[in-house]
Amino acid sequence: MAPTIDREQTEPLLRMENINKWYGSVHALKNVDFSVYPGEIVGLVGDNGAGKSTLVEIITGVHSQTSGDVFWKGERVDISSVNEARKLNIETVFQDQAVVEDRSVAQNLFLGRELTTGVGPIKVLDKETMRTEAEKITRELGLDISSPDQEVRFCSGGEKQGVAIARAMYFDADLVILDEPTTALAISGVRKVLDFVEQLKESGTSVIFITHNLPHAYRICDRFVVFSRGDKVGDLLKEETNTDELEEMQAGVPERDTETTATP
Ligand SMILES: Nc1ncnc2c1ncn2[C@@H]1O[C@H](COP(=O)(O)OP(=O)(O)OP(=O)(O)O)[C@@H](O)[C@H]1O
Repeated sequence: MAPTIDREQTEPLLRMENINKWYGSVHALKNVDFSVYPGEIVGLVGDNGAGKSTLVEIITGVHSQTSGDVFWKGERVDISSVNEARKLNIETVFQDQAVVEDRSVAQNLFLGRELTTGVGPIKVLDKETMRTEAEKITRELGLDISSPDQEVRFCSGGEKQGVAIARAMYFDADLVILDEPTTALAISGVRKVLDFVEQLKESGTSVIFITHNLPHAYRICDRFVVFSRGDKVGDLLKEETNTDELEEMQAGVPERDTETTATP
């Protein structure tokens, strides 16, 4: 079991302060504070249009915030491009673009970061090492793949997400953002993906898990950050909440009405 995170004493891996994002006249994020601590899985939940993707697009350098500050390991950063986010060791696994279907598992794992061998300026792809490494990491993760040469299109939906998660693990990402990884999956695929995410956490990686599926999120997340129409309306540890409360919050019901709960 992973150790409990002391959020009072620990510097967050990612800290975002007072973030505002305007798209023309749309105020997509309103004075949002958001943090991710080392080794935790944060569920980012909220209804359609709540601002989840916008927040993640700021973290991954797709868009810039209109105002507010982003800190990475305590240092103020300007994540102005997708490359900049990669340099910080932030990886995103999109539900529909996680893998390239007609490439092998090994090719997918090293896509854009192929290993090479050779002396001096003449370099060739080191296919053998990539195969061996692919075999090792998929075995470690428990991916049911017959060979690293298997084309990814023959993998199940859950295994495809697994390949993308294995890639993030191999390259030692500090933060992995999973965008709706369980939507479109059958029950066994969901179970596998949730297991893979837990292994990612076990390996010390922090995870942001974006989903509309609260029961899936509740199974693995340590903390939930709830958005409603651009506002952060909740930031709760798992042990402080349940799926019913999260559901109400994301629908716009105010967080913990103390007067109501005090009434007999
Ligand atoms: N590129 C854009 N240009 C203009 N408006 C945008 C853009 N991206 C998002 N928005 C608007 O910003 C608001 C927040 O959208 P966002 O996509 O961040 O929400 P979301 O919580 O990810 O929703 P979903 O779950 O449907 O993906 C919405 O009103 C949306 O229409």
